[in-house]
Amino acid sequence: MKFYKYQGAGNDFVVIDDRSSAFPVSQELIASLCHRRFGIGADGVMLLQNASGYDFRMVYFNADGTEGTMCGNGGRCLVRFAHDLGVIGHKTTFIAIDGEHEALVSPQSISLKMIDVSSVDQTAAYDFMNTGSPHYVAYVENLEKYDVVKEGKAIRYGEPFVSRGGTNVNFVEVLGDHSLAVRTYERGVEDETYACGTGVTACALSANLRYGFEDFVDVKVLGGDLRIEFNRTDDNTYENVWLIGPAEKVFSGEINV
Ligand SMILES: N[C@@H](CCC[C@H](N)C(=O)O)C(=O)O
Repeated sequence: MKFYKYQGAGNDFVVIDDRSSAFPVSQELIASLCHRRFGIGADGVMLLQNASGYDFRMVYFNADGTEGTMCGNGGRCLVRFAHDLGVIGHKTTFIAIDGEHEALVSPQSISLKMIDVSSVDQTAAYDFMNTGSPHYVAYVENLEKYDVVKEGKAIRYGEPFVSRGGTNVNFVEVLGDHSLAVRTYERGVEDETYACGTGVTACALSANLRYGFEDFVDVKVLGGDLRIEFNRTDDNTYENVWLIGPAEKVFSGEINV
């Protein structure tokens, strides 16, 4: 079976054209494809499937083989894949685990419309919200030197999150007006990744609440640069939330299944 590898700001994925629904889904197979020593190596696997009423369906699995919730960078990569296959033109509407998404394709970037966010749990120490996946957002100093894996794991496996299915954990440093640096510990990868799209989206909305950044936020991640655009309504709902950044094919090959 043919596989492709795509990356978006360093968040990397094995991608399969599964319009025939022939991919033999199993946790062991997906985890072995994602293994960085014994497999292809990736933060997740995505299947592009047919979906009635939509251009395609996105099915996303984390690197540990579990089915994930929404993956923003994965969604952007799958849109690039659909465009490369000729399944879509420059605009698309597709369906994912968290509902319908629109996206726009350009040579340099893929813009993905994320779900509306109407509820943010705020404490003095952190913000927590669901941007398609659950995200904890905390502000730290000296992010470059921060122990993201140790601290992220403690939060992901600590209460109250562990008994609610866990969370992704984002650490943020404010770089300036409308500008953040973010590092993310990802649930399901159980490690720091180079970027997390639903994570930087949560950080941008949090920065609107805490720092008053309006309309857009630029985010530096380990694997590159992402932009989030949004509107906040009078009843404090975030809508027209767009995640924008590069997404490109890096390899293709054959897997034995
Ligand atoms: N690991 C996540 C979802 C994936 C997030 C992702 N990398 C992104 O870009 O949004 C989970 O299932 O919690």
